[in-house]
Amino acid sequence: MSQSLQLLTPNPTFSFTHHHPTPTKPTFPSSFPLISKSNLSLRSQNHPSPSRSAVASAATDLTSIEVDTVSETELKENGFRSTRRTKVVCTIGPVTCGFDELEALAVGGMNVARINMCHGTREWHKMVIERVRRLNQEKGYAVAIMMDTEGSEIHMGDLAGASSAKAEDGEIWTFSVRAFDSTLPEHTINVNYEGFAEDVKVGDELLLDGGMVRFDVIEKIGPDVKCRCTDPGLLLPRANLTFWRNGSVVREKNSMLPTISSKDWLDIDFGISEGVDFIAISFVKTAEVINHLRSYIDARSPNSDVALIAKIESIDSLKNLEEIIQVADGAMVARGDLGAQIPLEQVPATQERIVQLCRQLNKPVIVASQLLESMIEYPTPTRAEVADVSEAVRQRADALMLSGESAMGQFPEKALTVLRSVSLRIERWWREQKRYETIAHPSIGTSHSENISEEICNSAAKLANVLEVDALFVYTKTGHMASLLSRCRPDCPIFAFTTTPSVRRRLNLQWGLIPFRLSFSDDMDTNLNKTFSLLKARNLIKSGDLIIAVSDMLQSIQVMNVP
Ligand SMILES: Nc1ncnc2c1ncn2[C@@H]1O[C@H](COP(=O)(O)OP(=O)(O)O)[C@@H](O)[C@H]1O
Ligand SMILES: C=C(OP(=O)(O)O)C(=O)O
Ligand SMILES: [K+]
Ligand SMILES: [Mg+2]
Repeated sequence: MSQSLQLLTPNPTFSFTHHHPTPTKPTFPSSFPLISKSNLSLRSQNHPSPSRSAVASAATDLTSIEVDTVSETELKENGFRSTRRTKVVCTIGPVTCGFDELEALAVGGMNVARINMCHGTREWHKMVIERVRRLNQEKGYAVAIMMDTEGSEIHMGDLAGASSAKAEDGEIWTFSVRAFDSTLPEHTINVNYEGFAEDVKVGDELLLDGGMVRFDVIEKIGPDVKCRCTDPGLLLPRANLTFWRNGSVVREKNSMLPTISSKDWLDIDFGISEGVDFIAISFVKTAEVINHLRSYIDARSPNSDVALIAKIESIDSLKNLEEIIQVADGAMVARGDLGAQIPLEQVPATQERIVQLCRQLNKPVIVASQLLESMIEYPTPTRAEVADVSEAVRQRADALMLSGESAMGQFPEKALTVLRSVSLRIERWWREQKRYETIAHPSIGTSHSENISEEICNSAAKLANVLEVDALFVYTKTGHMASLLSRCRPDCPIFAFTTTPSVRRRLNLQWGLIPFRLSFSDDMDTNLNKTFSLLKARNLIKSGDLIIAVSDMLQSIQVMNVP
C-alpha cells in the first residue's frame, strides 16, 4: 500500500485526493495532501543471495541489484539507523597499495581511494587504480578514485631517497633552488620554486609541512638561503613550504604561478584516460580555474563524468570561496596547507564556514589532514584527535580523509576503524539531540523543475524524520535527487538506486547515501516491485518496513509499507 504525492512537471497540477489505507506506522499530519495509489501487487520471488561472482557479473544482469558487502553487513548488523553516514577517503601510499591492503581498507569502510600526484610515479598510480577497479569488480565494492593534483605552490624536494630528515633546534640549514643530483649536501634542502631565493628576505620565517618545522632566514647567498631552525621536527620529502613576514604569509611572484602546472595538465590527462571519478585541484584560487578545467575535460572527453573537487587551502581560495564552491562539484578543507597560509587559530572557524557553505550550495565536502596524525606512529589516537574528528562529524561534513595515516603510517586499518567508530557514535548522539530539527536551506534551483525536485527532497526528508521511516529510497539517473536528499541530513539512511556504475561510485562520497546499482524504468510501481523483491531476497528489508520513495523521473513522493 502506498500513499503518494506527485508533482507533474512541466505543468504541475496540484490536485490531491484523500483515500488512504491504514498505515501500520504513524499517519500523516492531516494537512498533508495525498493521492492514493492502487495497492502494489508484488510477485513473490525467491532469489538466492548472489554469490561474489554473481555480484561481479551484475553489471550486465538487469534483474539484479549491486550493493557492496560492507554497507550490506552494516545495514543488517546494527539496523538501518545505526548505519554510518559519514564517508571516508583514504590516501593510498606505500603501505596500502597492495591488493590485500586495499581490500582491508574497503572492508574497513573506505568509500574513496585518493592518490596524491605529489608522490609516486604515474605507473605506480596506474597500478593502484587497476587494483581498486579489480576490487570493485571482483568483490562488488563501489570504491571511487580521487586523483589529487600536485599544484604549483612551493614545496621542498626529495631527500635524495631518505624517508625523512631531522632538523634540530638551532641548526643551520641551506634552502636552495640549485638542482642537485642524487646526493644532497648535508643539511641542505632543495626548493622547487625558482623565484624562492629572490622573493625571500632575511628575517622571514619559513614554515615547512604546515608549520610542523620552522626556520628563520638569516642570510642569502645567490641561489642559497641560510636558515636557522627554531621549531625542530621531521622534514618529509616534498613537504610544503611557505614563508611569513610580519605575521602573514608572503605571496610574491609565487601567487602568479598557474594553479594547474604543466605537470598537473599531464596528470589530468592521465586521470581522464584512466577514468578516475574525482579530480581534486590543489591551491584553487578562482572559479575560473575550475570552469577552464571543465571545458578542457568536456572538449577532450565529452562523455567523461569526472567530478571536480576544489581544495580550499590558500588565502586566495578563501577570498573567492562562494564562487569557487558554486562551480565545483565539491570541496575539500585541506587543513594542511590552509594552516600554513592563515593563522592556525583561524582554521576551525574557516572549516565550519566551508562545511556550512557546501551544505547550502549542495556540494559534498571533505575535511582533511591531521585528523589522526599521531596514528602514523601510534596505535591509539589522542583525545584531542578524537575531539577533532567528532567536531567534523558533528558539523555533518560528507567525508573525513586520512592522509599519512593510511599512506605511510603504521596503523592504516586501525585509523580507519577509529574514524568509523567515532562517526557512528557522534551521529547517534546527534540524532538523539537534534531529532525534529527543522531543515531550512536557501533554494538553489535555477528552474521550476529544479525547484520542485528540491522541495520534494526537503519534504521527503522531513516526512522521513517525523514518521520515523526505516529508509528513504531515491531512484536517480544523474544522482542529483540523491544529493538533494543527502543535503537534508535525514535521520534514516538513503538508499540511492542508480543505473550507472560511475554515478554509484560518485555518490559514495556523500553523507548518508547507500548507493545501489539497479536497472530501472520510468514506471515507479515496477521499480518499487523490483527493488522490494531484490532487497527482500537479500534480507535487507522485510514486510512492514516503512519507506519513502522519491524519483527524478516522475517527480513524486510515495510513502509505503514494504508489502
Ligand atoms: N604515492 C605515494 N608514494 C609515497 N609516499 C606517499 C604517497 N602518497 C603519500 N605518501 C606519503 O604520505 C604522506 C601524506 O600524504 P599526503 O597528505 O597526501 O601528502 P603531503 O603530506 O605531501 O601533502 C606524504 O607526505 C608521503 O610521505
Ligand atoms: C589535503 C591537503 O593537500 P596535500 O596533502 O595535497 O598537500 C592539505 O594541504 O591539507
Ligand atoms: K596534492
Ligand atoms: Mg595541500
